[in-house]
Amino acid sequence: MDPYLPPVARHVREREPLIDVQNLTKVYDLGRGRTVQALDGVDLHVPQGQVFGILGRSGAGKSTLLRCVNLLERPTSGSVRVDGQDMTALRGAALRRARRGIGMIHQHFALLSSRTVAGNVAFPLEVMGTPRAQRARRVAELLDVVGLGDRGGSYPAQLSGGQKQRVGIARALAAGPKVLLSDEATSALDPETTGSILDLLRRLNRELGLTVLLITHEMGVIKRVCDSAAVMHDGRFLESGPLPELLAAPDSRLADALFPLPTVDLPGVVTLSYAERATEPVLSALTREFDVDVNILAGTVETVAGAPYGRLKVQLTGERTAEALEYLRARGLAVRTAGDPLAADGAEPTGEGA
Ligand SMILES: Nc1ncnc2c1ncn2[C@@H]1O[C@H](COP(=O)(O)OP(=O)(O)OP(=O)(O)O)[C@@H](O)[C@H]1O
Repeated sequence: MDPYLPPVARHVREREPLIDVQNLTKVYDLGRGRTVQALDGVDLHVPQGQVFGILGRSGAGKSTLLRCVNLLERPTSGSVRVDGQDMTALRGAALRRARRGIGMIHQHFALLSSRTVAGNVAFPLEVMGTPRAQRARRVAELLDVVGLGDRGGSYPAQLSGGQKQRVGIARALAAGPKVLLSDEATSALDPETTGSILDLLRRLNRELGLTVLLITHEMGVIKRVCDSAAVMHDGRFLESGPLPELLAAPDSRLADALFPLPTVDLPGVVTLSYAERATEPVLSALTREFDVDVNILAGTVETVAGAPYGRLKVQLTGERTAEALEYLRARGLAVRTAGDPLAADGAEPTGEGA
């Protein structure tokens, strides 16, 4: 950043999201007059240093969106800015240069089987014309970062899936990007390996200030690493924002997807969501102060984005139930009663759990 910018301009620049996508559409032409609208007015704002997850079922448009961010796919309309640069305005060499600031990892790793691990990581540096000695130093450094310091001479076929993805990550980081795009990077891995790759991404995010935009159909990925998330369906975001805010909304589809509770067909059933708050004293207060009986039907408590989050389905009975619900709302709990609108069109926006 230019240190001589006046303070106001500097402030404005710092506030601009690192990835700023506005009103993006993508229509694929299938020929014979047939088209598919893969993106339908997507707004995506990812602040620097965040891990942002996009959750959606197959066909929701996740890959198309990711590929529009680095212009592997050219959007039909709308704007894509990455690190202040209008990506859609770039072509040829200028676009290739801008892409160096955006690393990408893939579900099936996309490694070159004829090259060693070190050769794979060195590949983007060769393309950039990095001198040999500098290249060797950088490759060694990157392999250390991903925990493969001793595997530089191995070939991809000799590695486990998790190790291959670590090579993919090292290669994606070779040019020193500010942004890492992750295209279902853990979908082909078992749960334990998935966890270790997600932890690595989190560490890179924290230690290098790397901004990560990932797409997934796995709930566990969102819970484990994301600061913010969006739920995508039919080329649109149904909801997006910081995870704690999304989960705190009484009608959050993300909360329904991440913490599903069984349907219970009883009178007086209420769904309560809370963050960083123990429910026990709150629920016992309902009985004490409002003479309301509380019957816990189902519930879950987990850590999300490093903070405790819980959801309960309870049955409340008593004359003063309405007052009791107000009491809960006043204490910051999200309260959804059976009469509240749920997912408006009944769409199940997300895929299978992790
Ligand atoms: N190159 C293409 N040509 C034509 N249609 C495409 C193309 N790529 C994607 N589509 C269509 O666009 C829609 C969105 O696809 P996309 O791959 O972006 O979804 P996705 O959420 O990433 O799904 P998946 O997880 O299965 O990859 C789908 O209907 C798909 O068939």
